[in-house]
Amino acid sequence: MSSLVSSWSRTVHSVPEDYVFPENKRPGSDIAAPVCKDIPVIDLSQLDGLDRVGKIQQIMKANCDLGIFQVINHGVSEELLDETMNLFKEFFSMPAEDKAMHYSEDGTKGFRLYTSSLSYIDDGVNTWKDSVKHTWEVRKLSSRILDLICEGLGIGMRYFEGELSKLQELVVHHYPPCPDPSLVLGVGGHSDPHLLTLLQQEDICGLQIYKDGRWLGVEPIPHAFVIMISDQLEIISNGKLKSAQHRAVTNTSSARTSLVTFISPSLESIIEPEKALVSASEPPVFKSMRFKEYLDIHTANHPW
Ligand SMILES: O=C(O)CCC(=O)C(=O)O
Ligand SMILES: [Fe+2]
Repeated sequence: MSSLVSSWSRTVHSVPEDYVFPENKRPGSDIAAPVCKDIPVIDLSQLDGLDRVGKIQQIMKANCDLGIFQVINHGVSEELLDETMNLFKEFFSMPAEDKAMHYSEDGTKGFRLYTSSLSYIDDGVNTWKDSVKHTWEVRKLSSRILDLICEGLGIGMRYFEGELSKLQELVVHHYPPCPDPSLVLGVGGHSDPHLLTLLQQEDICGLQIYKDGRWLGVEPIPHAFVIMISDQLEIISNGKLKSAQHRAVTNTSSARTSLVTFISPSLESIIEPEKALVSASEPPVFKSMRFKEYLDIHTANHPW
């Protein structure tokens, strides 16, 4: 058996031992953590008005603090978002035998279904989800966001165009209901090693952000994208922008599906603090490194 969580999760009444997180890492009662009130929701349709500077300031404030904001009216049609979400939900609700033919442990495959028990082990414990990897086009939205960030940082527009944002992949996570969500995590606490993360979630709580020593929920807003600063943007901005620390919890009653687009530099890109953001009073706080090297180190140390 491929051991997809969704194949057996509805038949168990307690969490198998190899899915129980160590006590200090368990979400416990934080599965119902309150929503974080400091995540701005930016309406991208009104960006060209008088308010542009104010909105960029809002984005930059959030990015320098938590590395996360949400966008609405972003130009990706609601129909496309619904169809894509529904397609993947249907995929995950297929019988186990039908899903099994898409299962692959070959990480280089363009489309594959996998589960946590191989690369996603966190502290030797499995995570409560199955996933699909694919590529899709949210390119235009990510370029707009990156341009706003350039403007906010005071560096040239299109700075990230080309090699720095060359790679894009979609990972779809499926978190089946869990008999005891306080013991498990769908994804353990981490920051993403990429440049930028765009996440679409259903109207079901699950994504959490780490703020001032505690985990808080990221409010699900239908058709919004959650935008998270990832490690390479923190490095390029010389630490001005913060890579969002986040994780995913599960619940007892409904499966949750999330569509996560990662934008990354090409593997050979050299990542280092942008010279314009470095000065005698603000020396570089990260050393330069090929993105591939960064990923190798990150993958060895963290699941994400
Ligand atoms: O599903 C989620 O809400 C979070 C997923 C995530 O953090 C990731 O794929 O890196
Ligand atoms: Fe993540």
